[in-house]
Amino acid sequence: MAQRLSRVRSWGSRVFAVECDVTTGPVYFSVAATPQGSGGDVRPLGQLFGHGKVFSLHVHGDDRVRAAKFHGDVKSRLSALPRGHVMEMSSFLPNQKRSLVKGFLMRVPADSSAADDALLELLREDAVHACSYATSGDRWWQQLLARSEEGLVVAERFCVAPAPAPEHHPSTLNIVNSDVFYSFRDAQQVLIECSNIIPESKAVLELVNKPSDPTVKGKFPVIVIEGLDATGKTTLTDSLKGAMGAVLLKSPPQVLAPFRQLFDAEPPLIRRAFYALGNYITARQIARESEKAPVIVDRFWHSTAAYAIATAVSGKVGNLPGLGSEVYQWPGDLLKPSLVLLLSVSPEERLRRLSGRGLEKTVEEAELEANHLFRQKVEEAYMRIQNPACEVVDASPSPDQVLQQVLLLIKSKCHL
Ligand SMILES: Nc1ncnc2c1ncn2[C@@H]1O[C@H](COP(=O)(O)OP(=O)(O)O)[C@@H](O)[C@H]1O
Ligand SMILES: Nc1ccn([C@H]2C[C@H](O)[C@@H](COP(=O)(O)OP(=O)(O)O)O2)c(=O)n1
Repeated sequence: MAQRLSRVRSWGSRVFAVECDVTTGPVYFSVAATPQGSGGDVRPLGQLFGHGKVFSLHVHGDDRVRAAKFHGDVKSRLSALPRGHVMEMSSFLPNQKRSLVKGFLMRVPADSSAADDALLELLREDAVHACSYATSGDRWWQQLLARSEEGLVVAERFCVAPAPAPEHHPSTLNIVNSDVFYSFRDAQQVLIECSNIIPESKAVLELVNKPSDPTVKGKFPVIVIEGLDATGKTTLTDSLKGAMGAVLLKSPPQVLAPFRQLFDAEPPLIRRAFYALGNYITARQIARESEKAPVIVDRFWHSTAAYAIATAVSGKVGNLPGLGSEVYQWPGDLLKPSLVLLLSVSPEERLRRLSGRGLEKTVEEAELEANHLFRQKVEEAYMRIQNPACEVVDASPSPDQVLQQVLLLIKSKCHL
């Protein structure tokens, strides 16, 4: 108990954000450090908390791999509760990097006992912080819960007050080294930490562990083709290969194909580290092949970063880190291509091509289709990545017209 309470002290200066409706943006509230609190206009919180019982849960922990896995586990357990409504909720120190702790806000009917039982069970884990919310007078209180022989008890309570939106959206605070990795070592470290719980990590590490100096490309140009699924990357890269006598590579590389499905099902920390490492394997292949011929690459670091950032940042495009943010910087130890082209088509044309192809989509691509906001965020993140930045290519004309347009662009940019 003493340990739990000592951890709570920092809770008092935190701001919480609840993503109740991604189109209107989160509701922010702070919990005051003093038991008296400052009150304030709590009507929006009344609307948020007002019906039934409300709980919040956050997963802390020094072991980031375990915390990431447990976060997913908590979500599925809460989602399974009858008559419950679960929303994303984050706790953070405004504009302070790495201060984000992800969690959930759960509302259940007042007569539900299943939620109490689930909380009691979850509180067996030291990493879980659970709170309930109660009103007295014109104040709302956040009540830190603990286990006792009688069941759930309130260990401490803090006054809740509305807080202004911070300058940086909370979901941007932990991107570096949790969603996007800026060096081989940082991505490798995640898979090392996973080795005990995901044995396949060892096989992946062995594939990337070979000594190499992959930052230097050969004398021939290296052209990366990027874009959302079904924008025509495969079609274009195939024809570029023929037209330029080029070698065609892709990221993730073929050697990682047997592991991809498994890592796709893991939490973002693990999944993104896997894709990041894939780029270093492809970089090694690029370095070797570009000594002999031009190289065309189907997806590379722009994809890794753009999808990761778009997934990490909830809500609207405006929540993305601003242009020039460190999150858009190319990793210092990763080979830089000569040219990166971003294929762009209208959402309607892309949907036509997707349905025409009729292939099974990755979960993320299915989500793209359903989620217009997500697609916009991926495209915007693609365009904010710097050094090298990508050149946007209108990929709506016929395949041959796109090819001719791209050949001209390559000729002028790569001085061929
Ligand atoms: N320029 C184009 N015009 C019309 N259809 C295209 C064009 N380029 C590709 N397609 C078609 O769109 C679908 C998706 O193309 P594909 O090259 O597989 O995209 P990606 O590799 O980006 O997922 C395919 O059915 C392909 O034949
Ligand atoms: N270099 C890469 C390539 C793909 N990814 C991730 C980003 C998305 O989650 C998926 C998209 O890949 P997918 O295979 O669906 O795309 P294509 O079908 O090749 O167009 O993979 C990545 O992170 N880094």
